[in-house]
Amino acid sequence: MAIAEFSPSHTETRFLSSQFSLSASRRLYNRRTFSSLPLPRPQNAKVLCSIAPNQVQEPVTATVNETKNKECFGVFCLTYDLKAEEETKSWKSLIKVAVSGAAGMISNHLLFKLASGEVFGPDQPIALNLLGSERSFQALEGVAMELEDSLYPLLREVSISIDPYEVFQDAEWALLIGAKPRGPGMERSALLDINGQIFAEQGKALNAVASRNVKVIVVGNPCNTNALICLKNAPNIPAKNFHALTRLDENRAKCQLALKAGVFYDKVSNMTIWGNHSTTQVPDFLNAKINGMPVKEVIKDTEWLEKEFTEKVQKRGGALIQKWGRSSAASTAVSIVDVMKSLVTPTPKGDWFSSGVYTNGNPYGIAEDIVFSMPCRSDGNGDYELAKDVIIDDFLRARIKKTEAELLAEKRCVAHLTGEGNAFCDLPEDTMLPGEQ
Ligand SMILES: NC(=O)C1=CN([C@@H]2O[C@H](COP(=O)(O)OP(=O)(O)OC[C@H]3O[C@@H](n4cnc5c(N)ncnc54)[C@H](OP(=O)(O)O)[C@@H]3O)[C@@H](O)[C@H]2O)C=CC1
Ligand SMILES: O=C([O-])CC(=O)C(=O)O
Repeated sequence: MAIAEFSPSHTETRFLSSQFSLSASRRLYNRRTFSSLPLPRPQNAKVLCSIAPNQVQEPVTATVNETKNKECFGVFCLTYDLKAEEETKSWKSLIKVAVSGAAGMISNHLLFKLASGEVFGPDQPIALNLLGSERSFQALEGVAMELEDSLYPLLREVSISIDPYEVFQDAEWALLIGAKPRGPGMERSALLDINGQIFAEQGKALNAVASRNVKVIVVGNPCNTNALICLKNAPNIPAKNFHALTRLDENRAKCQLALKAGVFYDKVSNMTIWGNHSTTQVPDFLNAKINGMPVKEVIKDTEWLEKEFTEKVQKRGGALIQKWGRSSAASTAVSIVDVMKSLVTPTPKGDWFSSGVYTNGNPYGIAEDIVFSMPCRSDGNGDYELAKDVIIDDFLRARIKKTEAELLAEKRCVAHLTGEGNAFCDLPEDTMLPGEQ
């Protein structure tokens, strides 16, 4: 029976909402892909809502791929004949995106943006492979249920698992968000160690099973050093493919400059965040522009730029926590989307974006072999080059040195996780995440 003919009777209304979500999502899907195909009957479809077979007519067009049942979720276990899709060539082949900490606050915003096509566009189907833990598994099921109920036509597969080797299998993007938050009284060295172990394990898993060209965005804090640990444990994946998220800091800096200059924030460009995603990060007002002009020519208040602006950006995460009672989640998800988009679309001419990337032959004299936020440009193929047309004065150099020293100290703390011998932890006293104050 074709989907279009599905019309439950009044006595079946109780099942309408749940069953409707199943059929309606496929209806959207069908319109764009194989509207004229003969529709196969379902065979033991593993769906979230169980419906007695004698109470409704079989409405779905799918079969179940038995081998996928262990990993896939609910409606996403259904397999469709995509031949027509291939023939029309109107769809691209599926992109697999793996997300850790998928039951957390950031993911709760991010997954829905990804599924809606915000990053890869309206003709790009995606699969979401979600990583949780025993602690979060039920919540993860809830997240997957909400994804089902959202009827996203681009979302073709959702799987949930607590095994990174399963979740990262063939992943082309890995968004590593899950990390233990720093609790009261916890030493930063302890945080580096606990979270470092998570990222060492995930690096190994990526190395073993992910696409050889997987792009990895590390969000879980301390994200720069977690990214370093991750890439060191994934020697078969280019180190250049690993990013630590500093785009949120860039966005925060643009917002503050726009506010001070009284312009809309899209007028602010060339905004670099240098260094660590911590309170030593350096929002670079020397190279940033407003309406194409150097910031210092638009905002003539140097003291404000050096002190108030810089500190505001460095501590924005903490200010937000004080108001909201938890760390930035929605704006972090937005910034993850932003950095992904920046990697898959050409950077506007003359502009750049910030990302924490591996220092390996950088033109700025920054120590090698750490993950340091720098200005990047992409031609839209997922890769990037460092911007060369930047100037560095004494003020900026001194600030960059401070954040560099912090990252080198963090690196010494995790030597046992990067395969570089014994750890020695001598972190500067004031080392803090943006959310800590
Ligand atoms: N780089 C950036 O700009 C920003 C980074 N962050 C960082 O992103 C991370 C996630 O933030 P958010 O989603 O709000 O956090 P949540 O607390 O909502 O979720 C974090 C997830 O981490 C996982 N996790 C892994 N190990 C542990 C552990 N030992 N104890 C508790 N939870 C653990 C949990 O999932 P599970 O049980 O499934 O593993 C949990 O769902 C944090 O590290 C935060 O500091 C936040 C804002 C900005
Ligand atoms: O410290 C945190 O967890 C929050 C954070 O990174 C930020 O808001 O930039």
